[in-house]
Amino acid sequence: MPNDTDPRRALIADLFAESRQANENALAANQAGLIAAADRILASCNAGGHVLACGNGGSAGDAQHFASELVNRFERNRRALPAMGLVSESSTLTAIANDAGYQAVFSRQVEAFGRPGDILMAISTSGQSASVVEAIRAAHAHDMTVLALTGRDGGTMATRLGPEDIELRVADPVTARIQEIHLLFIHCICRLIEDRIASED
Ligand SMILES: O=C(CO)[C@@H](O)[C@H](O)[C@H](O)[C@H](O)COP(=O)(O)O
Ligand SMILES: [Zn+2]
Repeated sequence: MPNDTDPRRALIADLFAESRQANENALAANQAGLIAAADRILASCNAGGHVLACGNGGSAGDAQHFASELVNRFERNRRALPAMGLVSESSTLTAIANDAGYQAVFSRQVEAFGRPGDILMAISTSGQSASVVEAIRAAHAHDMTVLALTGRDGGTMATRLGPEDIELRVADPVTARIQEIHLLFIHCICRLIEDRIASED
């Protein structure tokens, strides 16, 4: 067992402190956006729309995580909501990357599945991933709304959003801290959606 003087304890305490700070900073900047995001997703689903979610690396995990919580459940039993991650169909992903280039892996699927009124959840900590930026372009071409989870200064993604889109940004320079808050965003949205469904039933 590490003893009380193990210097790694200080590192761990620093990481926790950084995460708390990022968490605090993100609250005021995103409270209204989180409510708008939950309302928009529910309105889209109630009108027959779907949520498509994408991102790379840790953000691919977030995309799947969010889709599973909408389709199945977060904290309450309620009707299923139609959502899918665009990150896990390996034959589709590898074929698109192989034939058209990696930047097309999500946009091609948006072209295949996206319909007017659907929502693209586009997740990137840098806001710079070309595959996610391309997915936003494809979503707009299909009259979809974009819910962008970004970090730092929002990157290229922030410059590609339209007036109807929603950006939830963690203005922190560290990828891991941004990811930690993105997951909190996702859980807040799920909670807001489930509370609204429960209050309307
Ligand atoms: O999870 C991590 C780092 O915590 C990595 O896998 C990270 O997600 C990858 O480097 C991604 O490719 C970063 O992409 P992005 O967030 O800048 O769009
Ligand atoms: Zn990670």
